[in-house]
Amino acid sequence: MPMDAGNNGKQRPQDKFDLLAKEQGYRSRAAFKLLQLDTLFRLLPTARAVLDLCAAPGGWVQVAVSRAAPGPFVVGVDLAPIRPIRGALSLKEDITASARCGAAVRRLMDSRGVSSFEVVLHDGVGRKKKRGNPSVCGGTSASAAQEATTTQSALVMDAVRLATMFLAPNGTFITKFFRCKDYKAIMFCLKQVCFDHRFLKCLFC
Ligand SMILES: C[S@@+](CC[C@H](N)C(=O)[O-])C[C@H]1O[C@@H](n2cnc3c(N)ncnc32)[C@H](O)[C@@H]1O
Repeated sequence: MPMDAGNNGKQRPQDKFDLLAKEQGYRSRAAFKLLQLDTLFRLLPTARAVLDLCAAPGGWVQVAVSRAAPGPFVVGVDLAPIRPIRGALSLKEDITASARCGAAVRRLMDSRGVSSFEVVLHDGVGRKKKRGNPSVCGGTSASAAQEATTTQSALVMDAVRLATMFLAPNGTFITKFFRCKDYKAIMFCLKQVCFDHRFLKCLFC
């Protein structure tokens, strides 16, 4: 399955997942990544609480609401506002500010009597500070690629930090990142965090 390509501000041509998303009412083509993962691993149907980090515009949140256990508690967090999705709550927070973001998530959990999330999702793409364009590793210049790699790696680690705060025992953490020079280091860290859990590696290309 094609992944969003790093476009460094340039328009990416529409593909079949863009068209399918429109047709099926998903806010993003990214929804199909989570649908495929869930079809493979059946992670959502038993989840009563799902936290989606870097969730805007909300494709994964839509999938979580529709596939999780009945009456789920689904929270989407993003720097950008997420248009309301029936059955989900959203927070406009920066996941790199883990203390502040974590406190906001905790307040929502407390207000609903929820103690942990069975599934924590992360689908972040770093933002270049100057222009605010999404960027991922594989940019057009060596320095752009380096900057994007660093941003992506840091964002994955921020998501891991939040996941370790809120994940239920035997819960599932799903993250997306592109192959880059930090790939092995990120995989190593993830394996340490998941040392007593099944470690699932999925590649979509
Ligand atoms: C690929 S999009 C997520 C798409 C989403 N999974 C969906 O299905 O619609 C990446 C998102 O990461 C968000 N993001 C990037 N850095 C962030 C940060 N530090 N804190 C919160 N969200 C961030 C961006 O605002 C963007 O909405």
